[in-house]
Amino acid sequence: MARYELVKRSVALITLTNPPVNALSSAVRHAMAKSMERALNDPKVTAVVICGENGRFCGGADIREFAGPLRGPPLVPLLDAIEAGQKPVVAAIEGVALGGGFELALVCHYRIAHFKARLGLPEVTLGLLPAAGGTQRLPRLIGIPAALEMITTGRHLSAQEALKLGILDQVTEQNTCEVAVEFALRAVGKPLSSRRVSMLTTPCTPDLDALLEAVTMQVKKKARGVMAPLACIQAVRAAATMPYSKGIKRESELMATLFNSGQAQALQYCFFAQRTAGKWTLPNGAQWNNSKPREIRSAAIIGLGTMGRGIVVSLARVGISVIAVESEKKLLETGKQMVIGMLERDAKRRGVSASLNLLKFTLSLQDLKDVDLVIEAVFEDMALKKRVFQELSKVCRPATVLCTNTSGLDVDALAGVTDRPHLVVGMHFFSPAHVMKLLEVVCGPRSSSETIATAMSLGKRMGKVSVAVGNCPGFVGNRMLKPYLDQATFLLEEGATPEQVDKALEDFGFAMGVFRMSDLAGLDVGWRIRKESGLTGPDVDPKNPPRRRQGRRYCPVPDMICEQGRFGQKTGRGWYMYDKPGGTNAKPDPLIQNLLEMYRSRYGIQPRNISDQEIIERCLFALANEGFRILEDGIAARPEDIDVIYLFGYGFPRHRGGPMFYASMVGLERVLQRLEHYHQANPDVPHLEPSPLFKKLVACGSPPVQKWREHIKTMHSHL
Ligand SMILES: CCCCCC/C=C/CC(=O)SCCNC(=O)CCNC(=O)[C@H](O)C(C)(C)COP(=O)(O)OP(=O)(O)OC[C@H]1O[C@@H](n2cnc3c(N)ncnc32)[C@H](O)[C@@H]1OP(=O)(O)O
Repeated sequence: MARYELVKRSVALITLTNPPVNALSSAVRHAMAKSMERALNDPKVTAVVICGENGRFCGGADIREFAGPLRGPPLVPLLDAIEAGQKPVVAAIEGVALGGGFELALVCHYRIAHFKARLGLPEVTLGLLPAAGGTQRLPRLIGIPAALEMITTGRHLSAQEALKLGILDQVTEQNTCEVAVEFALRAVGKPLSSRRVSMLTTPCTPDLDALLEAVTMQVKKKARGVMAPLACIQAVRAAATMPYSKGIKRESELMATLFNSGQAQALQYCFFAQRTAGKWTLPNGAQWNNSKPREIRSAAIIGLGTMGRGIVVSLARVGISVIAVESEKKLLETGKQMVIGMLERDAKRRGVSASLNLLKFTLSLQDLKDVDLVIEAVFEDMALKKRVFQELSKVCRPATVLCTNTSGLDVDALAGVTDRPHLVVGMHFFSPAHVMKLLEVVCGPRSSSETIATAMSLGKRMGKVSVAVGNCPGFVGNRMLKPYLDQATFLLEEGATPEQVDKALEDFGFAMGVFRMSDLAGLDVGWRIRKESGLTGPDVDPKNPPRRRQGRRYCPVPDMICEQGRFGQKTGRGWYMYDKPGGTNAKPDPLIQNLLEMYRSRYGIQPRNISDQEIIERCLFALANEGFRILEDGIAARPEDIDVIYLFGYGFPRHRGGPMFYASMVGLERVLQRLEHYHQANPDVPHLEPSPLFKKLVACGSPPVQKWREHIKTMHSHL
């Protein structure tokens, strides 16, 4: 857990050995304490260097330990003892120094880092604050404004930036430990008092209150209802206004309130869920660590609409040659100009040169015969997509992987028209594809494990959070959207307004309420899908009772809005009104209020006052209930996958953990009761009927979300 060596006869080299990130587990803390004691007591030792094994200094506290009672030596006294020691201690930072790892570096008397190292205090992203003295030492070292920015955002700094800020004493391109040992030898005998950061005076900040107020407003706007950044600000204020001994107590009090909060639990769950989601597994035993992906050097994108353009950019910026195909010259030229502009802006932002030489634009599918992989991103029309896949079958070499970017159509039906169904897979990007992190990899029943591995690995290479899902209408994300949207529109019928529903969801933490989000996405998309499914349009049997379709409750208000040409932001009118087509500033529209009033009176609906609690329960419990059905149907392998999809694709607030984690935090029994209550009131809304898996979990005593998988195992899987 920590290796102790004597080097150059007088330097104690202490190496943290806890792969993969040398987290400060209780065993590491124990070993560190022993090693430091040995170094400080050994008269041969004149200086100490602390480093981490395998090129990683330290990834911070062991987050897994936060779930149980804290064991082993506490970190704060250990760090205080290092700082107070009479021998110079040098941190040799390679890879990462994060959280508690960064705080460890702060108590060392000198800090030397490799030029590729990254440093930061990401505790805020886990619902915590840096509670091993970080909020008190960092402001003393670099001043309040810079410390506040680092602590409230959790941003990782490059070694160069850390050097400029005065966090590091030296950055090296050589062997960091060797440089640190030489540095330590030179430091022997020099006074240490000015090197003890806790003893420094925090640099005076003019207009401290105004600065803190401005940052408070900023974090409240960015992360509504999130506690940790506000606690961070209070802790940093203590560094500015209190002596270290009092500030450290304040830090600890604030940490205690955060530590056991639901928000910290949710954010830590998200950290691990995101990592679990990449570990796909199929019932036949194929999984992420035993399936080799194909190497992808070249790819083709068919269709240069919004999605296609974003996908081209995502591929080209990671060094993949891309052939982009359109059906008409004008569309090709427009798409080309857009892609070039996007790539140039992206490269400028990242300070690199745009990889335009990787791009080729063509009108002919014949140009695709040698590519490794194709992603079809044409209009969402099954007949058109089938034609494209048939053509690709003829043109591409037999080993080319064929992917579809459909957002919900049957991937297996597309595989069926090709000569290589095992090489067909869905790659469902989210718009804008070069920005959004989520990628649903849709595994058809005939997709081979190599094909799935290739799509998952390509997603990772593009910086996406990739989740393997099964093949059903809408897959995971869009399938769950239906009950969520239905509940929102039913609430309008019953008396709510779009603004009220959106406000309740935004107060819950969503970046955008359901109606603002629909306006952004475009209302015509759903309208077309409803027409195709026979829910609206001329094919609907006029004998259908009003507000019922296919034997279920149906709200036609979204169709009425589309019939008026209100397709959302792009037409300047939707659930809200905007200054102009393409405008983003949503204002309540009196015409929508009138429409709702007339609608209710036409159907004799007495509007009632609807509470925010009812809005949240109906929208989010219906969402989670569909999540249970998805688990039951084997469309997602585990609740973490569903949560990751909602966090990265649908703006679900991270501090709530995702719909499945949220349901478990509310308490499955309570959610079940509420769903039963709402289903009784709406027996013609099947989405409100609790799923059998949900009931089973409650009957088993509502196990924590990480254990649900044990109850799903026996069920059929579509993965
Ligand atoms: C009252 C209490 C007082 C406490 C006082 C001290 C408090 C200290 C607070 C902290 O230090 S909180 C932790 C702060 N650190 C972080 O947030 C860093 C988290 N890790 C990362 O950002 C990344 O993992 C990385 C270090 C940048 C490495 O990224 P990379 O992409 O290379 O690998 P990953 O896939 O992310 O991780 C590999 C593997 O390691 C696990 N892991 C990473 N960090 C930790 C950690 N701090 N604790 C436990 N486990 C960690 C990760 O889950 C992966 O595991 P897997 O099983 O292989 O999926």
